[in-house]
Amino acid sequence: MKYISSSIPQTSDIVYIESRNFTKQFCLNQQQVESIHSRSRFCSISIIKSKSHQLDECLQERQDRIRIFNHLLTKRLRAAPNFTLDSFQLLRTLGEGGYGSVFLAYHPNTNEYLALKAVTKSSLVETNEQHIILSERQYAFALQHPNIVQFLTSFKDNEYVYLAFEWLQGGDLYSLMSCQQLTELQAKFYSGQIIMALDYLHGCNIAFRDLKPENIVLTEHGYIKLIDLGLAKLIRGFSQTFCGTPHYIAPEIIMHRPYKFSPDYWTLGIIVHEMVTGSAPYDRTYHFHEAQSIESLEDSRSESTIENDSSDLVRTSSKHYNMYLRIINGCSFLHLSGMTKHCVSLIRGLLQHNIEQRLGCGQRAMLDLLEHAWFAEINFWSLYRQKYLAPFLPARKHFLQMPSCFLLSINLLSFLLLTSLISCSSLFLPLNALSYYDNDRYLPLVNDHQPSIQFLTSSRNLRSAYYPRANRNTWFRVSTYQQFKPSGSEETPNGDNLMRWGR
Ligand SMILES: Nc1ncnc2c1ncn2[C@@H]1O[C@H](COP(=O)(O)OP(=O)(O)OP(=O)(O)O)[C@@H](O)[C@H]1O
Repeated sequence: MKYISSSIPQTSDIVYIESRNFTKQFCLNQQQVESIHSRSRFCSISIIKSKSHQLDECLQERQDRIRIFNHLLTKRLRAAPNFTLDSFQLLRTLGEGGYGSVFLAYHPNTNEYLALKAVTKSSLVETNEQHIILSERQYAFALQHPNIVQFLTSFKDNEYVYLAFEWLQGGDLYSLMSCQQLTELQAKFYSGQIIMALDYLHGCNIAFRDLKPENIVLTEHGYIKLIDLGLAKLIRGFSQTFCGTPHYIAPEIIMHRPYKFSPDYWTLGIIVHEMVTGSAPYDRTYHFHEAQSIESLEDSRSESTIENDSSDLVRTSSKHYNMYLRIINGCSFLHLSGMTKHCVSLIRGLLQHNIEQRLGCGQRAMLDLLEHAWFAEINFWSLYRQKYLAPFLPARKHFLQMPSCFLLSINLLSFLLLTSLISCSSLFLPLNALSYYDNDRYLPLVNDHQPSIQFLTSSRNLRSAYYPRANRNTWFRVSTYQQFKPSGSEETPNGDNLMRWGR
């Protein structure tokens, strides 16, 4: 497969800019404390209807989404007839997976970028796994949730089946965690979204079964979405399929016990541990030391997903059995020092071998998680509606490293623009405009083809334009408040500060 070269940077060019104001949003007041109990109804269908208007809305929305899923699931999904690979320019590889490659593609007719997953038909036929792509396509089409990647279309040719998804620009959680140890509050922000996505999936009777940091990708606004529904399964009764990614597989799968949604919670426990401590609750490199080449140690990303039906189970489990046992036993001797007691309790609760005792798997299902004291500060409805400022904003390193002649020309341009903006703005400058300034949203991700002037939505009512100064170290920001009325300008901290958060 050919793809054209582009100036679009690789995922490794993404830097994460920490928001200074993230923590301030979560100061717990009395009203919030009181609402902790009631708001968790968001995730329970059986619970008595809330009197609160907001909670009614939450419940309603959840039910509507599940209803839409059930409706779309029964619809026969046809391949888009107008699309071929020639309709797109393939710009670069976004990632490689066990079942194919994912490309960043540009669609000139609509001027849109998307993530194009190309799966080789022959590899699926060889392994008798055609159902994987079919179910991924059908589920991706039917699932619609702010924390799950949006499916756009699918088509095929003689060699490949293509699935087109929205392009998530912020890199995956693995990349973020590799360059940044998260605070508990930041981890709650991400875990809360994972929980809401799981709640929705489980409400649709779908077990995700392949949760891992590589399948959790940041949006340009710093929120997250789950990708890769390749192993997702509609559970009617129980499943006994051996599947998942080594290091994240739950004990019940390894022990070949029937399961429903419980493996997703086990994996959540491992991910929360990784977020707050920076490492897995066991030695991730163990099996590489013992069984495989040393080079493997250089990249500790998860191995690709595996799926085996029962006939392969014995072979697979005997090959990996010892490793899995070590992992699971490792989870029994957690080193949880340095965490708050609530965080320890959440991780212990999720990493329970016994499914009945595992958080999220009891009678109260997801409620046990949402009401957990660790999430006391989080208003799940605000998180769902993406009202919080995200803890990290993905940005592009290359923009800070533009040649100075380019920056100089931008600077001249920006000077002219600024002069005109500011001169006409003084008459109607809103008094509260400055309060919107301190939102930390420097360097958002922008149109990759034209990185000249950065003009982006920054918050609900505000748009900000960022102009690099010729000395490369400072930025000038012009903000427009509502309907693009110019509202003022200010100088951001210098470039060193911005770079500090990079890798
Ligand atoms: N919508 C997207 N936006 C941005 N990057 C994406 C997107 N979808 C996938 N990727 C990148 O491509 C990689 C592989 O994608 P995906 O996990 O869907 O493939 P897979 O073949 O199912 O992989 P695996 O074998 O690990 O399950 C991801 O880890 C991610 O980095």
